[in-house]
Amino acid sequence: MADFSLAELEQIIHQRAHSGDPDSWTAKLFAKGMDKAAQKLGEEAVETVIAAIRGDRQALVSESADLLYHWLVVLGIAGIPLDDVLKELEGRTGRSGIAEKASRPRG
Ligand SMILES: N=c1c2ncn([C@@H]3O[C@H](COP(=O)(O)OP(=O)(O)OP(=O)(O)O)[C@@H](O)[C@H]3O)c2ncn1[C@@H]1O[C@H](COP(=O)(O)O)[C@@H](O)[C@H]1O
Repeated sequence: MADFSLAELEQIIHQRAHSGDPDSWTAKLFAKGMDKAAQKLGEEAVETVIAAIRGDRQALVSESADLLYHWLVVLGIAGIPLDDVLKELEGRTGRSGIAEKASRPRG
């Protein structure tokens, strides 16, 4: 088990976001705003999909890390705490995905 959590990465991102450090990728993304950060998230998602389809285990691990980092940056720019997503997931536990989908309002 890794001695590192997404909550810790969220904290690091929060600290780096407005650090003004010219060498900080996080600060750069926050300065550029949601469009650029969301675009990077999309690129990392596609690279993750490609690694998965190719069956490239090492690339899948590496691209997944890029994906989670950029996902947390996007959440940070949107002002959504990681905890909100974890609570959403917690609320879904014990319920099958198919039953959850069937309960969604149509339209
Ligand atoms: N986990 C990450 C992390 N993952 C990826 N990246 C950066 O994301 C950027 C984009 O990655 P790409 O490979 O897509 O780079 P690219 O320039 O678009 O290259 P191409 O895909 O176009 O070839 C790179 O600069 C990566 O270094 C990250 N940058 C920062 N972190 C974490 O955030 C902390 C603070 O970082 P800074 O804000 O940069 O100080 C770090 O200590 C890490 O814990």
